[in-house]
Amino acid sequence: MYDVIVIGSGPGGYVAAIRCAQLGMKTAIVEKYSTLGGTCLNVGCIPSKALLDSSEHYHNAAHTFKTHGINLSNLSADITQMISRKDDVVKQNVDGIQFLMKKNKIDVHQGLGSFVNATTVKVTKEDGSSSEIQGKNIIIATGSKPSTLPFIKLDKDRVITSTEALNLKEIPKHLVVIGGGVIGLELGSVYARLGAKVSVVEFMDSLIPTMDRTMGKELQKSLKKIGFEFYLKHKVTSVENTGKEVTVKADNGKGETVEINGDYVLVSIGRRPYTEGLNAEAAGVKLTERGQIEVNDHLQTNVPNIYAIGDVVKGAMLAHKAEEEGVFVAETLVGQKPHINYNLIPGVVYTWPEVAAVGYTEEQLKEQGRKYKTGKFPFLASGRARASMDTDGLVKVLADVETDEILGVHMIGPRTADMIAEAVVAMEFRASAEDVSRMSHAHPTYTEAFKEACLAATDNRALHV
Ligand SMILES: Cc1cc2nc3c(=O)[nH]c(=O)nc-3n(C[C@H](O)[C@H](O)[C@H](O)COP(=O)(O)OP(=O)(O)OC[C@H]3O[C@@H](n4cnc5c(N)ncnc54)[C@H](O)[C@@H]3O)c2cc1C
Ligand SMILES: NC(=O)c1ccc[n+]([C@@H]2O[C@H](COP(=O)([O-])OP(=O)(O)OC[C@H]3O[C@@H](n4cnc5c(N)ncnc54)[C@H](O)[C@@H]3O)[C@@H](O)[C@H]2O)c1
Repeated sequence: MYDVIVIGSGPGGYVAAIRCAQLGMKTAIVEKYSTLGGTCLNVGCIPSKALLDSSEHYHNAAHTFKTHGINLSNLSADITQMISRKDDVVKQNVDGIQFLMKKNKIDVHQGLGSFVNATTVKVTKEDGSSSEIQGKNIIIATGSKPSTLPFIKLDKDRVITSTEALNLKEIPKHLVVIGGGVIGLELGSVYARLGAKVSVVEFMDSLIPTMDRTMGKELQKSLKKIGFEFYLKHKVTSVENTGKEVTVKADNGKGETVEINGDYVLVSIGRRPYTEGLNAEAAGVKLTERGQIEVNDHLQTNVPNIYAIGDVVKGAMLAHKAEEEGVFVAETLVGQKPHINYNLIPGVVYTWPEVAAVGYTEEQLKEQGRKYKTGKFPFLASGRARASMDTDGLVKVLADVETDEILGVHMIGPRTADMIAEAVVAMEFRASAEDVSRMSHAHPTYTEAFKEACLAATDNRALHV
């Protein structure tokens, strides 16, 4: 009998297993695929960032090296090599998880995990053979899969999801992207940088519409420069694979149908929780109307010894959110009192410029009727950004009018994915904009833009604009 069985080895599941083992619990993890690491390591965060890095190098070589005084001839992009390097990066990462399981003495059971009852999990291998394991506690971490629309047939050939977009054998001539969210813009960027025309059809009136609206507007301007075209407020009505081409039709909101022809269509309209084959009903575990595992504030399901974490429960579908939840459940199981501040989980879009945010958006503050002040600092005024020719974007700080407490930080610009961590720390310690603006930031760094935006929010005291 295990103390804990974790079902699913993504960032939620494997981190939960490690923390359980660290806390002295006898732990097993069940994963249906032959490699550990889930969506994030195999077909998500890691491979997408590997291709983003390769395509960024190519784009810089093609467009900015000359200005730096570096001349190249016969530059070409070898997509096969890029994909192969990406596969190597994935392998290093998934092997790393296997090592961590061994190091922490976690038993890995490869096969589909399905409930027999609230303490028994059946593990079925691909060849049909199965075994049963028992656990006092079970953590469901089965993640998510791409969503689609009822009239779209994902043929995985020309009508594809992120998984296929990470494994293309050629650079598309014209990639049509349905959904201007994180996946569409990140993977669209990969191929736009490699020379593809990329058309994004987005249902809302802004890109990355759940983020602060300033971010979507700025990102749209930057992505246009690298060959993106946008069809905002367009509702896709049909997608047809005609063999060598794909035709996407969309309603432009004015009663007209727009037709876009490309060679691939990436469907990136969100992801859905994944519980197929889990047989949750056998344990009596309730699902929500949206197919998520229903959990309380302790991430506990309606069955007291069964917990659920990550993409399969409510909240942002982010690897680091899943990880925090994995640690939270492990610590809860040994009687600790962990805490997650969901408002301070940062969100990042790895386009160039990168977008990164934490806390409330301006739209949310308006909706709450909260009185706030705004401080902005453009990267155009940053010496560091000028040196690297990365002057697109800005940092926007929202602070409480009376207390000066930082309520939201929204950044678009170079390396903001890394810069946002400072804002998270500041907000976890409930810093005021003035607190940050009185701290020394190394010069020249991109981080000075955050300090300057805080100065601007404090009393309109930015020094370099
Ligand atoms: C293209 C792409 C890029 C992304 N980039 C980022 C990023 O940069 N940053 C970020 O924070 N997030 C990113 N994400 C989101 C991130 O991948 C997810 O939020 C994260 O993987 C969720 O972790 P999880 O542990 O909940 O589930 P998952 O990672 O989905 O893992 C679930 C695991 O459970 C297994 N499983 C499911 N059912 C069973 C069963 N019955 N038995 C056994 N095993 C089972 C699955 O095979 C899978 O391995 C990206 C996603 C995609 C698709
Ligand atoms: N950098 C990261 O952290 C990262 C990267 C990739 C994925 N992810 C996670 O994976 C999840 C899925 O990503 P995603 O990009 O598929 O989802 P998303 O929710 O980020 O974006 C989906 C977009 O599609 C639009 N949309 C929805 N229905 C539509 C329709 N019928 N026609 C046109 N547009 C439509 C939405 O308005 C939205 O802008 C996200 O929750 C995200 O958090 C994170």
